[in-house]
Amino acid sequence: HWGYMTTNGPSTWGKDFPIANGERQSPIDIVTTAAEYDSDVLGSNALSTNYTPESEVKLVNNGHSIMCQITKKGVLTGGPLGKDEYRLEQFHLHWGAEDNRGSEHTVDGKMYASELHLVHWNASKYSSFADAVQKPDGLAVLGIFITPGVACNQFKVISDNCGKLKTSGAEMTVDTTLDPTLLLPSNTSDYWTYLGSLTTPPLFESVTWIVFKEPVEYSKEQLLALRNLVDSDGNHMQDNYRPPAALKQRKVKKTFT
Ligand SMILES: O=C(Nc1cc(S(=O)(=O)[N+](=O)[O-])cc([N+](=O)[O-])c1O)Nc1c(F)c(F)c(F)c(F)c1F
Ligand SMILES: [Zn+2]
Repeated sequence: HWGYMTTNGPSTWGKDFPIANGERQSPIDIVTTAAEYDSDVLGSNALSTNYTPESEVKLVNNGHSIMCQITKKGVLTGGPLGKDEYRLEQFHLHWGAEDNRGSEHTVDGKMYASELHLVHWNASKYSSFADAVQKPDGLAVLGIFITPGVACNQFKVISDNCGKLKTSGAEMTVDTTLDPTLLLPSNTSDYWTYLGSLTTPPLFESVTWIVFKEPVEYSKEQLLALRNLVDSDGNHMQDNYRPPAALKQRKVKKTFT
């Protein structure tokens, strides 16, 4: 089964998933000086999130990350997504064994300690996540960089329960008033955006990526909670990030000068 160890990690994925060497793979290294400011596409209608606070969340250790399934109908639209409404399906994270690595996107080669992904599907054009997941305009993922600092209160419901999700396949439903909006950085106007893919197998090239410039802070304890999770092979779930893929014929756009 695919994973992040030497024997089944990113360098081996091309065997079972040839698209791993495709034309629009993710993540990428964001070269800030090469990103193009594009006012018309991005400036005209600002990116907007309209999430409804969850009353309960379903946390799943899916063997390669900790995933939080969303039940309410949160919507993302605007910016590179135009008028299409993308519905929040789930969020999960990628992280390292130490603070100096763990994010999937890098900024001028800099890696953050972790990266949070909010996965949305195009509900204006498709009938379900499964229907959208292989379409070129099917998904939109918000990427939020995480750096060690003060605790993120909104993330406590996840980090406080990681200890109970130690084994792969474990899941639990927790009553909470988690508001996904509060997982975003305060500045959601400044971001990079480009056309890419899922960063885990099946690596479908169906994602419009929106990566915020401003990182958010999680405490050392919250990062440690992630590192204590166990993957499907019984190892500590750490370094579950794919290294940057080739940019090929793509341009990265930015909303700030
Ligand atoms: O639902 C999925 N979401 C997802 C995406 C990423 S991602 O890193 O690729 N991403 O886009 O953020 C990371 C994780 N994760 O938990 O780490 C995820 O759970 N992936 C996914 C899948 F698991 C399948 F088996 C499948 F058949 C399919 F079509 C899928 F799209
Ligand atoms: Zn991800």
